[in-house]
Order: sequence, then structure tokens, then C-alpha cells
Amino acid sequence: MTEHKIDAVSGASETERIEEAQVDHWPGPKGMIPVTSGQADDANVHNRYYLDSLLVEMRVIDSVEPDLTTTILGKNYASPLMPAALSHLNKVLPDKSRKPMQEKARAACNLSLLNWIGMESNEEYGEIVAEGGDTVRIIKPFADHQKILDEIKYAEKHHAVAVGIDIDHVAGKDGKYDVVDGIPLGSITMADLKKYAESTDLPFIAKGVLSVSDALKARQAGCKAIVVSHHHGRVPFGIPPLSVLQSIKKSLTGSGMQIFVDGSLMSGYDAYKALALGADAVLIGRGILSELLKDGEKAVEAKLQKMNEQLAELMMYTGVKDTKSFDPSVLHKEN
Ligand SMILES: Cc1cc2nc3c(=O)[nH]c(=O)nc-3n(C[C@H](O)[C@H](O)[C@H](O)COP(=O)(O)O)c2cc1C
Repeated sequence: MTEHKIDAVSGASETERIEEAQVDHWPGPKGMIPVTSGQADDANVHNRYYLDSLLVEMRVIDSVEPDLTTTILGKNYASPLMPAALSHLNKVLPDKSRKPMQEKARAACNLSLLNWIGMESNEEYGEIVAEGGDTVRIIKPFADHQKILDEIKYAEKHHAVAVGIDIDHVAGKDGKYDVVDGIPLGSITMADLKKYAESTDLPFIAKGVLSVSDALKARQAGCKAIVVSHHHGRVPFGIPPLSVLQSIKKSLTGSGMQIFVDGSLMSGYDAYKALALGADAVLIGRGILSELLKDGEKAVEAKLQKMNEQLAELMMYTGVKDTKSFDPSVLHKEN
């Protein structure tokens, strides 16, 4: 990829960013979390370029300090930033007494944010939610459908705010259904999605929608929300989630569905752009990962607070008084 591009927030070149990513590398099993390779098939690279190509105009006359509070899946939260569905983190640190998944849950609870939880056993999920705070439970597309239904029921009993499936985790690198922790994943048909959505009174979420086509299928299946995402670049050459957000939003007009987005949102400025383009709330995964693994709960809180401040700063500069008032026309795409 071109090396002259500069990160809008850190000022780092692409080469420096890749080097930084290697230094700050994932301590877990090799290959589990793709570190940005800088190559064109790595969708994360395109996320970054897309985000950095969006510039903002100012609308400061009459601007006020913004109110960040928002309603997500029918409940009120302090801001539209949500710690993303991460997983496996309790197993990756040398210090086994640390429980990053619990630390992340506590940070979210302390800040009144909605926390998302990914692939964990029911037992581990139960231990994480015991820390308090609201959670969304994302279940893998297991080949064993009964396992999915069991995890939905378990999440209901543990007061999840919503449940869903990361539908973008179907394919493995060998072009066959993926296997995670030895557990086979399988296909997700429209009928499956409908069956899962109908099996629960909780809002059901399709995570990993990256086209109008899948968004319409999720709507038809009875999903109450979607996450526009490619799951940190599972799909080679994946388009940036933000680039398809507006057409997806348009296609879901009148559905009442909420639209969340993730993908390389590393600062409150990135989050602002996603919200301006129409997301109801945003998920922050790798934006808090280093803080979480290095220093835990308080470091995650500090990072999210900083992101809230950056979000509020840009809202103020662009005359957005609250989370209902975002306007995509403040964004200018630089080619
Ligand atoms: C360590 C790690 C574990 C993850 N585990 C899950 C998971 O179990 N289920 C899921 O839906 N997404 C999982 N994700 C994907 C994130 O929820 C998110 O979609 C992705 O990282 C993109 O957001 P980001 O660019 O802010 O990291 C995981 C991400 C990371 C970094």
C-alpha cells in the first residue's frame, strides 16, 4: 500500500502504524487476531484510509456542549460508545489471576455503557455478567443449532439486553466452515436466522452485515438490530463498514431496526464519523484492546472517557447538540 498516507489522529505513517501494531502485538495464539498487514487484502487498511478521508466542516455559531446520552435497544446509556464483543481474553495473559473480560465488563458498568460479549462458554459468560452492567451476548454460528438455542436461553436467564449471532464468522481461511476452539461452525440460512430470532423475546441482532442484501435478509428474518461490520477484516478486501452504512440505513427505513457499526474506530473522532453517517451506536474493540490487556479496567475507562471527550469535541465544532442530531452533510470525502 502507499506509504505516504498519514493517520489523521496519531500523525503516524502507514509503515509506522504497522510497526506499532507489531510492537503492541496480540499476546494470544498466533494468527487468531490479524494484526494489520498493510496489504491490500487486509480490510483493516481500507477502514483506516476511509475514516481518514472523511473531513468535517465547522458549524460553531449557536453550538453548545453536547449531551452524549442515548437509547440503545430500548435502554438509556451515557454515550453511544459500546465496548465490542471480544472473547478469549481471560486465557491469553501470562498472569492467570487477571480476568480481562471481567475488567472490561466493570469498566463498561462504571461508565454506564452497554458491554458486548462474544464467544465464551455459558459458564464464563455467567461469570462475566456477574460483574454487573448491561450486556449483549453474541453467539457463534455453531453447526450445532441446539448449542445456539441453549446459549440464547442462558443469556435470557442472565438478563442480557439482547442476543445475536456473528453471521460473518462462517468461513475459515481454507474456504470451509470455520472451527473455533475445536467447535465446528456452520451455515446461517434465512430460516435459521428467523428460527433464532423467534426463539426469544430479546431483541435479536445480526452482527457482521456488510451489504444491503444481508441487511434486508436480517430485516425479513425479524432481527431488531444489525452490526455493520467485517469482524476486524475476516473477509479479504472487505469494504469499510462506514462506506456502506448510509445505503444500509436507507434500505432499513421504516423497519425500526437499530444500526450499529464497528471497524477500526480508534478515537472519538472515528466514532463521530460513524455516528454522523447514521449509526445509532458504535462498537469499540481494538481501540481498547491494548489498554485492557496491559492495564485493565481503569485504563479502559480512561480510553473510553477520552473517546467520549473527542466525540463531544467534534459534536461541538459541528453544531450537533445531542445524539439524535447527527448530520452526514458535515462530512466531506477527500479522495
Ligand atoms: C480479541 C478479539 C476477540 C473477538 N471475539 C469476537 C467474538 O467472539 N464474537 C464476535 O462477534 N466478534 C468478536 N470480535 C470482533 C469484534 O467484536 C469486532 O467486530 C471487531 O474487532 C471490529 O472492531 P474493532 O475494529 O473496533 O476491533 C473479536 C475481536 C477481538 C479483537
